[in-house]
Amino acid sequence: MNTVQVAVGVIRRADDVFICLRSEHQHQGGKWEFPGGKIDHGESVVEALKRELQEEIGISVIRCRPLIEITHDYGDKRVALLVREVLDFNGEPHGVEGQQHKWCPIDSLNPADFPTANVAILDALTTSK
Ligand SMILES: Nc1nc2c([nH]c(=O)n2[C@@H]2O[C@H](COP(=O)(O)OP(=O)(O)OP(=O)(O)O)[C@@H](O)[C@H]2O)c(=O)[nH]1
Ligand SMILES: [Mg+2]
Repeated sequence: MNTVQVAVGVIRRADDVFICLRSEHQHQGGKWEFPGGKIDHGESVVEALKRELQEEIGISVIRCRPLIEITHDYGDKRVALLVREVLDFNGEPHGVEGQQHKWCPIDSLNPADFPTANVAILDALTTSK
Protein backbone atom coordinates (compact mmCIF):
# COMPACT_ATOMS: atom_id res chain seq x y z
CA MET A 1 0.00 0.00 0.00
CA ASN A 2 1.44 3.40 -0.88
CA THR A 3 1.51 6.15 1.71
CA VAL A 4 -0.59 9.28 1.15
CA GLN A 5 1.44 12.40 2.02
CA VAL A 6 -0.68 14.99 3.81
CA ALA A 7 0.11 18.60 4.75
CA VAL A 8 -1.63 19.53 8.02
CA GLY A 9 -1.81 22.96 9.68
CA VAL A 10 -2.08 23.67 13.40
CA ILE A 11 -3.27 27.22 13.98
CA ARG A 12 -2.98 28.48 17.54
CA ARG A 13 -4.39 31.61 19.05
CA ALA A 14 -3.31 31.91 22.70
CA ASP A 15 -4.51 28.64 24.27
CA ASP A 16 -6.92 27.70 21.44
CA VAL A 17 -6.46 25.79 18.19
CA PHE A 18 -8.61 25.94 15.06
CA ILE A 19 -10.24 22.63 14.09
CA CYS A 20 -12.80 21.47 11.50
CA LEU A 21 -15.29 18.61 11.33
CA ARG A 22 -14.68 16.06 8.57
CA SER A 23 -17.80 15.33 6.56
CA GLU A 24 -19.34 11.86 6.80
CA HIS A 25 -18.38 10.86 3.24
CA GLN A 26 -14.67 11.54 3.79
CA HIS A 27 -12.09 9.09 5.15
CA GLN A 28 -12.37 9.30 8.98
CA GLY A 29 -15.67 11.15 8.50
CA GLY A 30 -17.33 12.64 11.56
CA LYS A 31 -13.98 13.20 13.29
CA TRP A 32 -12.46 16.61 14.00
CA GLU A 33 -9.27 17.47 12.15
CA PHE A 34 -6.63 20.07 11.68
CA PRO A 35 -7.20 21.55 8.23
CA GLY A 36 -5.02 20.29 5.39
CA GLY A 37 -4.93 17.76 2.61
CA LYS A 38 -3.02 15.63 0.18
CA ILE A 39 0.23 16.90 -1.26
CA ASP A 40 0.06 16.98 -5.06
CA HIS A 41 2.80 15.52 -7.22
CA GLY A 42 5.73 17.94 -7.40
CA GLU A 43 4.44 20.14 -4.57
CA SER A 44 6.44 20.89 -1.41
CA VAL A 45 4.82 20.47 2.01
CA VAL A 46 4.59 24.23 2.47
CA GLU A 47 3.12 24.76 -1.02
CA ALA A 48 0.48 22.12 -0.31
CA LEU A 49 -0.26 23.59 3.13
CA LYS A 50 -0.74 27.07 1.64
CA ARG A 51 -3.05 25.75 -1.09
CA GLU A 52 -5.12 23.55 1.23
CA LEU A 53 -5.57 26.21 3.92
CA GLN A 54 -6.61 28.73 1.28
CA GLU A 55 -9.11 26.25 -0.24
CA GLU A 56 -10.53 24.89 3.04
CA ILE A 57 -10.43 27.78 5.52
CA GLY A 58 -9.69 30.87 3.43
CA ILE A 59 -6.41 32.00 4.96
CA SER A 60 -3.04 32.85 3.40
CA VAL A 61 -0.22 31.26 5.35
CA ILE A 62 2.70 33.65 5.78
CA ARG A 63 4.96 31.70 8.13
CA CYS A 64 4.99 28.17 9.51
CA ARG A 65 7.36 25.73 11.19
CA PRO A 66 7.53 21.94 11.49
CA LEU A 67 5.67 20.58 14.53
CA ILE A 68 5.66 16.81 14.04
CA GLU A 69 5.57 14.11 11.35
CA ILE A 70 3.45 11.00 11.84
CA THR A 71 3.06 7.86 9.77
CA HIS A 72 -0.07 5.85 10.48
CA ASP A 73 -1.68 2.78 8.95
CA TYR A 74 -5.51 2.82 9.15
CA GLY A 75 -5.74 -0.58 7.48
CA ASP A 76 -7.68 0.84 4.52
CA LYS A 77 -5.16 3.64 4.01
CA ARG A 78 -1.65 4.59 5.13
CA VAL A 79 -0.92 8.28 5.72
CA ALA A 80 2.08 10.44 6.50
CA LEU A 81 0.93 13.60 8.26
CA LEU A 82 3.46 16.39 7.82
CA VAL A 83 2.26 18.78 10.49
CA ARG A 84 3.22 22.44 10.44
CA GLU A 85 2.41 25.03 13.07
CA VAL A 86 1.10 28.16 11.34
CA LEU A 87 2.75 31.16 12.98
CA ASP A 88 1.41 33.97 10.84
CA PHE A 89 -1.40 34.27 8.30
CA ASN A 90 -3.75 36.70 6.56
CA GLY A 91 -7.51 36.36 6.78
CA GLU A 92 -9.84 34.85 9.35
CA PRO A 93 -10.15 31.04 9.35
CA HIS A 94 -13.66 29.84 8.47
CA GLY A 95 -15.34 26.85 6.81
CA VAL A 96 -15.05 27.67 3.09
CA GLU A 97 -16.55 24.29 2.17
CA GLY A 98 -19.40 24.69 4.66
CA GLN A 99 -17.73 22.43 7.23
CA GLN A 100 -18.26 22.97 10.96
CA HIS A 101 -15.27 24.61 12.60
CA LYS A 102 -14.28 26.05 15.96
CA TRP A 103 -11.52 27.41 18.13
CA CYS A 104 -11.03 24.89 20.92
CA PRO A 105 -8.90 25.20 24.06
CA ILE A 106 -5.91 22.84 23.80
CA ASP A 107 -6.75 21.55 27.30
CA SER A 108 -10.21 20.44 26.10
CA LEU A 109 -9.13 18.49 22.99
CA ASN A 110 -10.37 14.91 23.28
CA PRO A 111 -8.25 12.36 21.35
CA ALA A 112 -11.37 10.24 20.75
CA ASP A 113 -12.85 13.06 18.61
CA PHE A 114 -9.89 12.91 16.17
CA PRO A 115 -8.51 10.32 13.75
CA THR A 116 -6.19 7.93 15.62
CA ALA A 117 -3.07 9.33 13.94
CA ASN A 118 -3.76 12.68 15.59
CA VAL A 119 -3.04 11.48 19.13
CA ALA A 120 0.65 12.32 18.63
CA ILE A 121 -0.28 15.83 17.46
CA LEU A 122 -2.37 16.43 20.57
CA ASP A 123 0.52 15.15 22.72
CA ALA A 124 2.95 17.49 20.94
CA LEU A 125 0.60 20.43 21.52
CA THR A 126 0.09 19.72 25.19
CA THR A 127 3.80 19.34 25.86
CA SER A 128 4.79 22.45 23.85
CA LYS A 129 2.18 24.60 25.56
N1 LIG B 1 -6.59 17.18 6.92
C1 LIG B 1 -6.36 16.26 7.82
N2 LIG B 1 -6.25 14.95 7.42
C2 LIG B 1 -6.01 14.04 8.38
C3 LIG B 1 -5.86 14.40 9.76
N3 LIG B 1 -5.62 13.26 10.47
C4 LIG B 1 -5.64 12.22 9.59
O1 LIG B 1 -5.46 11.04 9.87
N4 LIG B 1 -5.88 12.69 8.31
C5 LIG B 1 -5.99 11.85 7.12
O2 LIG B 1 -5.24 12.39 6.06
C6 LIG B 1 -5.81 11.99 4.80
C7 LIG B 1 -5.85 13.12 3.79
O3 LIG B 1 -6.51 14.27 4.28
P1 LIG B 1 -7.74 15.00 3.53
O4 LIG B 1 -8.89 14.05 3.40
O5 LIG B 1 -7.97 16.27 4.26
O6 LIG B 1 -7.19 15.31 2.09
P2 LIG B 1 -7.84 16.35 1.04
O7 LIG B 1 -8.19 17.63 1.71
O8 LIG B 1 -6.85 16.39 -0.12
O9 LIG B 1 -9.21 15.61 0.70
P3 LIG B 1 -10.12 15.36 -0.54
O10 LIG B 1 -9.60 14.10 -1.16
O11 LIG B 1 -11.47 15.12 0.10
O12 LIG B 1 -10.06 16.55 -1.43
C8 LIG B 1 -7.19 11.44 5.12
O13 LIG B 1 -7.12 10.04 4.96
C9 LIG B 1 -7.41 11.79 6.58
O14 LIG B 1 -8.16 10.80 7.22
C10 LIG B 1 -5.97 15.76 10.15
O15 LIG B 1 -5.84 16.16 11.31
N5 LIG B 1 -6.22 16.65 9.14
MG1 LIG C 1 -8.62 18.19 3.64
